[in-house]
Amino acid sequence: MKKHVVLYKALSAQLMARLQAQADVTLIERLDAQGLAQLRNALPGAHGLLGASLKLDAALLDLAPNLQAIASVSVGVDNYDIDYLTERRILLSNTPDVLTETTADTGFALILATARRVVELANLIRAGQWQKSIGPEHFGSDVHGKTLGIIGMGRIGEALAQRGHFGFGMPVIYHSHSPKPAIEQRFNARYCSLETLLRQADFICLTLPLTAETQGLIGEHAFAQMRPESIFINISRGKVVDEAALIDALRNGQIRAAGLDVFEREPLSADSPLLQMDNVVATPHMGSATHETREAMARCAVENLLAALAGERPVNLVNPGAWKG
Ligand SMILES: NC(=O)C1=CN([C@@H]2O[C@H](COP(=O)(O)OP(=O)(O)OC[C@H]3O[C@@H](n4cnc5c(N)ncnc54)[C@H](O)[C@@H]3O)[C@@H](O)[C@H]2O)C=CC1
Ligand SMILES: O=C(O)C(=O)CO
Repeated sequence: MKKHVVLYKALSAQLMARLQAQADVTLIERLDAQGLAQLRNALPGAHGLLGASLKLDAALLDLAPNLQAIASVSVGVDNYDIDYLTERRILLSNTPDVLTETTADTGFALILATARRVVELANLIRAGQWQKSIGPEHFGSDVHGKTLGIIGMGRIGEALAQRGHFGFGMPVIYHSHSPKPAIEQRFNARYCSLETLLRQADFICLTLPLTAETQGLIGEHAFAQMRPESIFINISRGKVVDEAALIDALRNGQIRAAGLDVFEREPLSADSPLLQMDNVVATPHMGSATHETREAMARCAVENLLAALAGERPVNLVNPGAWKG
């Protein structure tokens, strides 16, 4: 008998066909109130779940007594209670690697856009203010040769370091759980404490996961250590940052600008002060959002899910403790 899979993210026709060849599929197109009600109804019969951007807490998953596997279409797994899943032996998989380069591209897009004031100046000429936009008060700051600071030297951090070092001649400093000699050799990077990085980097980039340890890591104390020329970039998770402290730092001129792809609460409210500031470039959590990468992520998730439902260990298993072998 085919297993029952609940999708809460649409797939390309090709991937849908691949999944439907192996499983009965229920597709929930939108996670609005109606979609959530559909999900609740489908959970009791579900053996597998595939999707992203939904907090799957115990209250919801208790509705799914037959659940064997969840394939998250993301590398970040902060939406899941891993201890709960492991206890229930539900295999959780994610989609690392396939999105690394695209997300690092997004990081660099934010670095360039903030430093060179791309959005602000583009908006001025749209408003017919070309003459106003070309004066020294609208000059930006250089990116090449400036110090790139990376907090969380994992896959995406490394891809950012590569761009900074080879593409822009930037000295790279980083803070992570531990030094990474291979990275230091490849990119001439220097490991340092968080405090040193905050004080010395011109661009302070967050590429950390959201965990109990990183939640609120960058708050008032951290912003106080940055310099008025510092530019802050967040492509990890909004909750790693105390957003009220970030807003204060921008308002008080403690830092020059911020490029933000992620926010404490998503979607970001249209009346957020961040959207009123010329020195903020805000994007809608689109770090991995290219056609190519989203398809690769979905393919990876489908293969992980099919493997798990076939009794095989998924390549990108997040909670090995749930694997019976
Ligand atoms: N904006 C977007 O659309 C995207 C955001 N992300 C976010 O980026 C995160 C990182 O992704 P990857 O680079 O693939 O993960 P990764 O696991 O390869 O890298 C994370 C690095 O952070 C380090 N780290 C973790 N906690 C730390 C701490 N407390 N102090 C110092 N270092 C710490 C780890 O040791 C690791 O080296 C994801 O977890 C996700 O939240 C990922 C993809 C797209
Ligand atoms: O993969 C992730 O963790 C994202 O944030 C979206 O690509």
